[in-house]
Amino acid sequence: MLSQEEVKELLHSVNDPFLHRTLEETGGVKEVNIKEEKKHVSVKIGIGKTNTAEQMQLQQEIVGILKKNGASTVGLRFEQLPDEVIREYQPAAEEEKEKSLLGGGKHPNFIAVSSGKGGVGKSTVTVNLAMSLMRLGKKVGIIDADIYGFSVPDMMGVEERPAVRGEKIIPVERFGVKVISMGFFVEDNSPIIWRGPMLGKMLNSFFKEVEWGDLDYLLLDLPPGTGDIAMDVHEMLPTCKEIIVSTPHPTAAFVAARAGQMAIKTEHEILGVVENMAYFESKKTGEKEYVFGKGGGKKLAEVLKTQVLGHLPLQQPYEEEDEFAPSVYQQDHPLGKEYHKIAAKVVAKVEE
Ligand SMILES: Nc1ncnc2c1ncn2[C@@H]1O[C@H](COP(=O)(O)OP(=O)(O)OP(=O)(O)O)[C@@H](O)[C@H]1O
Repeated sequence: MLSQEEVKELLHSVNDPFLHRTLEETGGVKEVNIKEEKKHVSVKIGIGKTNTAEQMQLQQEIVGILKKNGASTVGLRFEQLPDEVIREYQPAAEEEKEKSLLGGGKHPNFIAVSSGKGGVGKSTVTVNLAMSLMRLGKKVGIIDADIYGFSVPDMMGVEERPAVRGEKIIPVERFGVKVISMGFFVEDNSPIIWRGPMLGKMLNSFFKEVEWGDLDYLLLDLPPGTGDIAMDVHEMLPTCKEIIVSTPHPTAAFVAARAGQMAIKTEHEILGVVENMAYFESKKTGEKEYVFGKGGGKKLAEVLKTQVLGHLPLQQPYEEEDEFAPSVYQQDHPLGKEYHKIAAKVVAKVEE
């Protein structure tokens, strides 16, 4: 029959599924008790996160090992490891998880742009923030994952489809920013209900099968709201940071707060709030009119314990034609300047 020491020895090489360290390293083998006559082994195991599917798998693995080595019955209890142990190993574990998603290589800063509801300018902000980051010398990619409307290609004037080289998809490049949109791969008329369950899988292949090259920033235009999709992203990209877009109306801010609470719950850092359609500036008098109310962004930032990154004015419909797509603001355009400030704040926060 197994001795206490032998049981410990056997379990020491088992991996904690969250911390990606052996139970020996984490000190996860907490207690071992043996009842010789009944060949019963009971163990208490500490892991990074309890009550998950991974715990179930680990349970089977441990029972299997102990039975193979002579135990007739196994009693198994799990507990969460102390916070300081989790804190020590978790950041590295998260990075490893994301690295494996992107197949090694340098790993970009992920920023999810989200909003409580549709139509507040989330895609507009994503595209222009990407452009401003690029102008700051960063290598930038966008994943357009808003299944309710893939607006990024249109906003950037992308007409071509991505090329495929060998096993890899090559993102479309526009104004120096790499773009992949769910819309490239979905039939125009396929119902949203069908797109929903596909999203997780699609996102996964966007990371694994797209040749992003070396990126500094990968922005994700997420569907509005706090649904499963946002949850998927949070699970898949634990280091992903978040920007919340809202309008200045206090009710809109309230809705957006729920999207933000989700980020807080999953321990994602919120970089800040962008208040869009904040005011209308009269060209004649320069006077500002607060068409959609005032103060929503500030209130939202307070609730989410973060800062307001910028206030973007309401724009009149596009007038002049030039090399840029209608929703992409040039560097010297007043909105281009505002986005530049927002991008600079983002870089400062992310790379501090
Ligand atoms: N500051 C602004 N002034 C005027 N129009 C704007 C402004 N910001 C965005 N819009 C317009 O509002 C519409 C919705 O913007 P956008 O698609 O960026 O929002 P969204 O939140 O991503 O919406 P959806 O979730 O529906 O994709 C677009 O037609 C866009 O051009």
